[in-house]
This record gives sequence, structure tokens and C-alpha cells, in this order.
Amino acid sequence: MLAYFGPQGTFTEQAARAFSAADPAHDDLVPFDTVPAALAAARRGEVDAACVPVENSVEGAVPATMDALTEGDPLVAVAETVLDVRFSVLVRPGAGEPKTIASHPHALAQVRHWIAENLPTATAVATTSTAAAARAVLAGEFDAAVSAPVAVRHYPLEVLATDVADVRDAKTRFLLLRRPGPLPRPTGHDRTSVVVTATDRIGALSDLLAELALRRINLTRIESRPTKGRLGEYRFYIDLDGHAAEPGVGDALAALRRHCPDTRFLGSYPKAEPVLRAEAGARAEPGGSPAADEFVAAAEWVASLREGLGA
Ligand SMILES: O=C(O)C(=O)C[C@]1(C(=O)O)C=C[C@@H](O)C=C1
Repeated sequence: MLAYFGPQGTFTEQAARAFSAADPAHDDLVPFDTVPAALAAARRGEVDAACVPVENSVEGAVPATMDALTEGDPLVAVAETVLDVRFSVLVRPGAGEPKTIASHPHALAQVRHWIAENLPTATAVATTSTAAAARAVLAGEFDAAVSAPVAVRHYPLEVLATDVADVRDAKTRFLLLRRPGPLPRPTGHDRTSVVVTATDRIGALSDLLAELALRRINLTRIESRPTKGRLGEYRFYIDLDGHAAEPGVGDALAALRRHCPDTRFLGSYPKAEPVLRAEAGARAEPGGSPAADEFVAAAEWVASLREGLGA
């Protein structure tokens, strides 16, 4: 069973269907109304895995996911997928000019200009998800919903506009998370995610990042969120190229853990779009760690010293 951030008709449901198509073990999809609820079901073992959004190319990180990943028992990502995001605006059949337009805050932020141009008098209202907005429009709570195009299959509404997006080629990345277990096998196009809390001292963050640079590991994303403890104390969510099974990445993870004992591993998993990232100039070589051979050779050398076989 696979939990997803629902209800039915969210973009996350589409992502969950992509994961389920790739792995027939996930043929039973169960919607949850919030990201924390979907992740909690995976933590309790009620479902095998949970699918949640993690970042959008226009609006950035999904804070609900970031917070829920560090609160409670660990979960690790085993796969990711990226979806194109374009919206449909749905209304009740025969309704007049919408006075209210509802959606997930990330979705509203991606159609702000469209609303200003096409429904200038409508008030935007936040709902828990794009599909929750469609459900609320059906119930008469709001007049229009900014939804995933598939939502109209689940809710008998009329399509006022399709292909709505202020930014062309917007994309959202989704993770498939489960309780810690054997890692997916390295593919040569992997990503590793980790959360660290940097202590409040000069150079703390730079020291952490230097551990990656020294090992020639490409950092693909860094986001911060407050720890919610002291003002000014932050967690850093780090994505890097490579797999924990690779010597250089494993070595870097150990170094991060030495700096920061509450480092939380969030998984090593195949990248959804290795070619696009490479084209963007993030890195030319496939595989996580260009220096993998050097790490193996150096570790073998140290092992031989310890055995008294080398110098
Ligand atoms: O509400 C949904 O349909 C979702 O799946 C969530 C979400 C998001 O969190 O960004 C996913 C993709 C879109 O960017 C808008 C909303």
C-alpha cells in the first residue's frame, strides 16, 4: 500500500501512480489530507511507503514536507519523480463569474498573474491541496479551484481554463519515502539527501560544505528551515550527487556526522532526470562521485598500512 498527499486528484496522486507503475508492490493507493498524515502512516507501518511533494521549480521547497521529515521517526527516500505542473481552473457547471478562487498556496503562487489578468476581482483562498480546493468548490464553499488537470475526472466540475501557468515548464519533484531498510542499489545517477543542524559559530556551514567540496561531491540543493527551538538556529537540507554506497559519498556523510551528531540521512535514490541536470551544467560525468576510484585506492592503501603491508 502506498500513502499519498491527497485527496484524489492531486498532483501527488499522479506522482504516486508513476511510482506504482514502476513497482507493482504499490498497487493500492491511499489518500491522506496532509503531508504529515501520509508520512505518519508510513512511520506506523500502516502503508509500505508514502509519496509527498518536496520542491517546485517556481515556489521552492514544500515546508510541510521538510518539517515532517525531521519530526518523528526517520523515513528515507527510495525514489523520486518530477512532474510538469500546469493547472486547470474548475468551477461549478453554470456558475457565474468566480468571486473566490481556492488552491494549495504553492499552486496559487504559480498562477498569481493569471488570476490578476483573468479574474481580477476574485479573492484567492488557501486550501490544503489543489484537489481539496476542487472538492470545496463542489461543496459550494468557493467559486473556482486551481487544480491538477486530472481533478476534473474525480469531481464533476466544469473547466473554465486549462494550461494555466505563469511560468512555462514549471515542475514539482516528489519523493517516495519508507521506513529505513536496505538502500536502493546505486545506478550511477543517484542523489543523496541529508539534514544537518549547523551550530551557531563562525564558519560552521562553510565547514560542512567544505567536506563535500574536498571530496569533489556536487551539491545540488541546500535549503534551511528553523529548528523551531531557538531563534537563529537552522537545519540545512542538503541534496548531493551520488549514493551512500560510493566511497566518497560515504566518507562525506561520516564527516558531516562528525561535525553534527544529529545529522539525519534522508536516503540515496536514483535521480529522476539525470540528463537534464547534466545539461544544466551541474556536472558532466554520470555517477555520483567522479573521484570514486581515488577513494577506493586510498582506502585500500590505509588498509594495507594497518596490516603492515605498505608504507
Ligand atoms: O495540491 C496538490 O495537488 C499537490 O500535489 C501539492 C503541490 C505542491 O505541494 O506544490 C504539488 C504540485 C503543484 O506545485 C501544486 C501543489
